[in-house]
Amino acid sequence: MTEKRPNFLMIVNPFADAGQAKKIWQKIEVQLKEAKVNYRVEMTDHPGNGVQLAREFALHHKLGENWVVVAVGGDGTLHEVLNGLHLGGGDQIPLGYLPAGSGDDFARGVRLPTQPLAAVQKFLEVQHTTELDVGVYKDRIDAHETLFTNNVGVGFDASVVHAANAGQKDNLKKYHMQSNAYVASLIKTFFKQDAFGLTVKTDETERKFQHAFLVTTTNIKYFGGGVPIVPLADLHDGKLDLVVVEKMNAVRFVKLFVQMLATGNHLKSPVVHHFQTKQLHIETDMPENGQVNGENIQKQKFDLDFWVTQRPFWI
Ligand SMILES: Nc1ncnc2c1ncn2[C@@H]1O[C@H](COP(=O)(O)OP(=O)(O)OP(=O)(O)O)[C@@H](O)[C@H]1O
Repeated sequence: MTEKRPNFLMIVNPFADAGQAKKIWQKIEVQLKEAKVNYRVEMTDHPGNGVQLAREFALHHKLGENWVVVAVGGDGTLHEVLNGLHLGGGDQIPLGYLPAGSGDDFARGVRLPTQPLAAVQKFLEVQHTTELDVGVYKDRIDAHETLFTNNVGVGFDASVVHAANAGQKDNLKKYHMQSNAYVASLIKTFFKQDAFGLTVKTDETERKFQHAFLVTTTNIKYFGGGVPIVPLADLHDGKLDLVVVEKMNAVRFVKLFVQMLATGNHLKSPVVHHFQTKQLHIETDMPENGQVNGENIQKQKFDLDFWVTQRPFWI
C-alpha cells in the first residue's frame, strides 16, 4: 500500500453491542476528525446490510484507488463486510476493523484493544497493510462459498449462539460470558444438545466420531466472546484448527470448560480432538445448528469443505 494515508469507508453497525455501538461510533468520529482522517460513513440499517454496502463499494472501486473498508461493530459486522467485499470482487481491498461489539473475538485474536477508543488510537498508527489468513468454507450441497475471520461451529457452540441471538432479539441484550443468563443458557443448551455422527477428513487423516458434540473450525484463538478454544491458533500459518469435543457428562464438561478458561490444557483431554490442516472436510450425519463468527447458520446436515486464503488487512 502507498505511504499516503488512504481514504476510509466506515461501515458502522449501530445495533452492535445491543445498540451501544451507535454511541461508540459518535466518540470514534470525534477522534477521526481530530486526526483529519478522510472517511465516509455508511450505517447498516438491517441485518445483512453490511454485505450489501461492502459489495456495492467493491463493485465500484478498483485496486489502487487507495481505499480501506473498515467494519465498525462486532464479529458479525466484520463477517458481513468481509463477505460483501468478496462478493463484489474486492478481496484485495484492505479490510480494517474497529471493535464495537459484545464479543469481539477477532479483536482479541489479533491483539487489538477491545476498548474502542484505544482501538482507534492503534488504528491511527497503522501505516501499511498486513496479509492475514482467512478461512473459507464451501457447502457441498448448495455450492455456496463463505469467508470467515474467526470460526465456524457445528453442534453445541452453535446452539449456544442460536440461544444467545434469540435472547438478543427478545431483550436487545446479548448474553455476556460472565452473566447468569449466559451460564443458565449454557447449562440448558448442554442438556438439549445430543451427540451426533461426524466424519472428518484433513490433509493427513480421516476420522469418524459417533458422539461428536462440539465441532469448531477456527482461524483464531477465541470463540464465544473470549473463550480460548485453540490457544496457539496463528493467523499467519496458512492453516485452520479443528476441535472436536465428544459428548460427556455434565460434571466432566464443567471441568473441561474451566480447564479451557484457566490453563488451555483442554486439548490434551481424551474427549477433545485437535487437528491442524490446510484443507478440511466435515460431514454430519444429521441436521445440527451452525454458527459463523457468532451469526446463526440455519440447522442443517453439514457437508463442508474448508481451506485457507490470505487477504490484506489494515490493522
Ligand atoms: N441496523 C440494524 N438493525 C438490526 N440489526 C442489525 C443492523 N445492522 C446490522 N445488524 C445485525 O446486528 C447483528 C449483530 O452484530 P455484531 O455481531 O456486529 O455485534 P455483536 O453481536 O454485539 O458483537 P459480537 O458478534 O462481537 O458479539 C448482526 O447479525 C447484523 O446483521
